[in-house]
Amino acid sequence: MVSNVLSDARRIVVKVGSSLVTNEGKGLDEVAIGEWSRQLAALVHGEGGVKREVIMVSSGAIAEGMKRLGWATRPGEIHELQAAAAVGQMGLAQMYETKLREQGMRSAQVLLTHADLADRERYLNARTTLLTLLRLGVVPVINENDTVVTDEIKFGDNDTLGALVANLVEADVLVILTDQKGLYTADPRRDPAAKFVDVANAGDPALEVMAGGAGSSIGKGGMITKILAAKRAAGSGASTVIAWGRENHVLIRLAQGESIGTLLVAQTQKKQARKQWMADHLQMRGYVTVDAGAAAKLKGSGKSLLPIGMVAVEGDFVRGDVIGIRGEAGEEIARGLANYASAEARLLCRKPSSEFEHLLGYAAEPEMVHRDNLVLIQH
Ligand SMILES: Nc1ncnc2c1ncn2[C@@H]1O[C@H](COP(=O)(O)OP(=O)(O)O)[C@@H](O)[C@H]1O
Ligand SMILES: N[C@@H](CCC(=O)OP(=O)(O)O)C(=O)O
Repeated sequence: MVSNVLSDARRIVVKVGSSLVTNEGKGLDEVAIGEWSRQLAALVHGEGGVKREVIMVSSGAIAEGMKRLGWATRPGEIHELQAAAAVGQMGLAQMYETKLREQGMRSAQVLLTHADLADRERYLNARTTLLTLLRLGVVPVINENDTVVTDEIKFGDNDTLGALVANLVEADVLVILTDQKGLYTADPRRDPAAKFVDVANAGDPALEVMAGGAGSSIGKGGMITKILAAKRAAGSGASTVIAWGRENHVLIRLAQGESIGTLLVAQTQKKQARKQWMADHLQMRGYVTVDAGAAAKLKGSGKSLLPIGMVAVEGDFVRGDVIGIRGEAGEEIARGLANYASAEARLLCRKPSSEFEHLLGYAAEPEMVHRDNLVLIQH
């Protein structure tokens, strides 16, 4: 089967997992990294007639750091993991730099945290820097900045990071290279009868049932984070391919339109960039709960959220923060920019706008979240 999703793609994000990068924890796989670098260079140089822009999102810092520190088992202590990541990232960056340079390519290390992408200004700076690097023909090599993050502010896994980077730069395709040929109907390590899935719609809930956790102690997310990453990337219109990283010429063949791995096609309409940024927040500073009437208005007719429909406010946020909007059953319906800080919002719950001036001491907007600053969340 020939697919034009990849052959038409001009901007591609490639994510490789720890088990591949470090050869199941044995140490940086120089041959594999050399091979991906060769293929990335060919794509950038326009082999096959089309020049592409490529970004590499590479895991492996912790696994490589553990090897360099002589640790056989993954430590439970977060600071030890962070120390391992700091040690391993040196090797990772050095290896990509060497291998890409051998191909006549310049590379750049970019380490991101969730907080970088949650802050609008830092998000825009990251975007501009990455787009500048692409324009200069440089291959950015991205990882999470593990040294400075704790569990609460982590992307958690590099599949999610790959999807967020795809959204950040509005990539056409996210390619996730892993240690399996793609998605199977069940974890093939556990179920020998599992069948291969060659194409599906990104965001199809049936896929989440098929996907299990990590198959080895090296990888972190397993297939479920890849499926969720595909759903997330689809928000900016990017389709995802999950393929085996050791498949011969995998990136080149995909770019030539060959059907390798599992293709998860983006069905969702591309969101306006600012709305995509809000949808991509992994942690919110706060939530408001709305009654059924307000929930129906938000979902059905794209109306603004008015305080009269709010029943509760959680968390601590200021005006301009991204907050989640939940229905009474606790499900997230939408996200948006708060017009009021949490303390003010608590005063305004269930109140008509005619009372705002009296309650707050000043006249302000009638909406808690204006519809222009609101994005519905698809489940
Ligand atoms: N439905 C599935 N199809 C394919 N692999 C699956 C599935 N469910 C779970 N897995 C497991 O997910 C693993 C890949 O995830 P992970 O170990 O995190 O790799 P990576 O380091 O590439 O991110 C596979 O080795 C496999 O055992
Ligand atoms: N930032 C971590 C990545 C952890 C991770 O998500 O790993 P993986 O599931 O193998 O992509 C590292 O470099 O070790």
